[in-house]
Amino acid sequence: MGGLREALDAHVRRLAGTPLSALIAADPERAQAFALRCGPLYVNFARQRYDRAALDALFAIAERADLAGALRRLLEGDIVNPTEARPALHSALRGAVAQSAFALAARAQAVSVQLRMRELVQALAASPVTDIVSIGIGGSDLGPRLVVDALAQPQARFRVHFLSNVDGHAAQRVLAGLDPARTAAVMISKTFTTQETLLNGGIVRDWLGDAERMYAVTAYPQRAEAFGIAPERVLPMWDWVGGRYSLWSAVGFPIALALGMERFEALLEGAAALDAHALQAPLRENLPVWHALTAVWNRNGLQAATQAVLPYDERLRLLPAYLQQLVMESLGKSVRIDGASVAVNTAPVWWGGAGTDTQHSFFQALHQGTQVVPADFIGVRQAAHGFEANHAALLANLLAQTEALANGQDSEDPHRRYPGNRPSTLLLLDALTPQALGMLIAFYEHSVYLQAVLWQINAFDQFGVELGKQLASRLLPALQGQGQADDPVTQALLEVLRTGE
Ligand SMILES: O=P(O)(O)OC[C@H]1O[C@](O)(CO)[C@@H](O)[C@@H]1O
Repeated sequence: MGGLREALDAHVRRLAGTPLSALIAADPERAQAFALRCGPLYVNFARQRYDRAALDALFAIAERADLAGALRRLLEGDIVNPTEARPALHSALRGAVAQSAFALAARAQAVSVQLRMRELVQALAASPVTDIVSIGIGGSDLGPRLVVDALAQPQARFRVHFLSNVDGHAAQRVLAGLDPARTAAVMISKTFTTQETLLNGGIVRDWLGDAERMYAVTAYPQRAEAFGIAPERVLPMWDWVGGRYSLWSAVGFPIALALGMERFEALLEGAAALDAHALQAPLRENLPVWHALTAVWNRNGLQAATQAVLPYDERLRLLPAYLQQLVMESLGKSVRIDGASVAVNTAPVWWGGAGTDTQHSFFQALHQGTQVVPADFIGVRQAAHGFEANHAALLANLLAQTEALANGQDSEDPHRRYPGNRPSTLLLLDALTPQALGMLIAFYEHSVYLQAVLWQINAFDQFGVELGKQLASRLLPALQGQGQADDPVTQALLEVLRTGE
């Protein structure tokens, strides 16, 4: 967007000498005025380093970039992925929020696959199978892994295990302790060409003895059938679903197995409610819009190179890994849609981990390090356990950290001084239900898309991951003793790997 940096710079300069604590003191209504709610999701931006005038400038940028129109185009199925000439209709997997013919047709396809998923879940539930191995990587793994880890109950009908890494130790660990007679496997791969998934699928097929209890989810059913998986056990997906936006499709089959179909549908409902909010709420009351503008303020105004995500809930410990792919595969671009180089920095490095563990590892750097790291803190008001003292302690720590980062504390001893002025957003869920988790994930999806719109980049391609894959397949024969590497350093390293010298 033309002039993005200029529009922010005037406010960054104006606010340079005003710490966050002073911004808050000067605006007594701020804690309420900078907060929004959508159903079970409450988000408070009061501890970001902007004031109302800077926010006005940010919302003017949102108007100029037509973020409302961009959301409508996304949800209606316009070609928002022009480098691959595709829409990105993940919203159609969870509801019929947009009424365009394309979105409604996509919705009909999604509903018919959900019916097939339900039947397959029921058939498996009536079988002796107790364990499921879900084989996939990236977008075909991280979403289901997050949701299952967050919401699966110990008494669930199936135990679901995830196998992603091509490192054979991963397969060794996952299969150890499982009984092939009581295990089924699901290969999830949009392309069904992904090296890791094909190799791991082969290991599991051999371990099971045949492909009789193997299922597949893919946009290329014929490839799964060539692998030996019968058509009645292959669930389709479509090129209008991006891998990292796909947990709502049949990619969520492991979720439906772990949680039951009803709770999978509740996850979809929560996401659909956020879709409706994104589409209908005015910009100033629109959660993903506000979050995306904050991200741009921190990246292009404050020049923050990284962004932390800190769930204060053990069940959300995999959220940082999930968001790393969502954000950095979507926004890690330096070329705009029109082919020109971007004029401003795009995605910061996203990283994080679950509190309170992380307080005892990297929080020192957040409080006193030289880099300002904006953070999203995520809490859940009601716990699903009876250990009340623990939950109170967890929430007290969550509040304490956001306050300490914002306000700091002075000291005559420079070693004991906390500079403060470190921005954070607080996200609170009423309870970690499937609906609330669906809403939280959809909130981040839309924020990421809107950041891409503001930066004029494509959120839905990922050509950057291809070169390494191509080189790896060229080097594989050389590693196995056939041929040589073209690059002299790689050739020398191949020798070290082959001979140890
Ligand atoms: O589902 P597939 O085709 O196996 O791809 C897996 C992942 O690989 C990538 O293409 C690159 O890491 C991701 O975008 C995708 O989620």
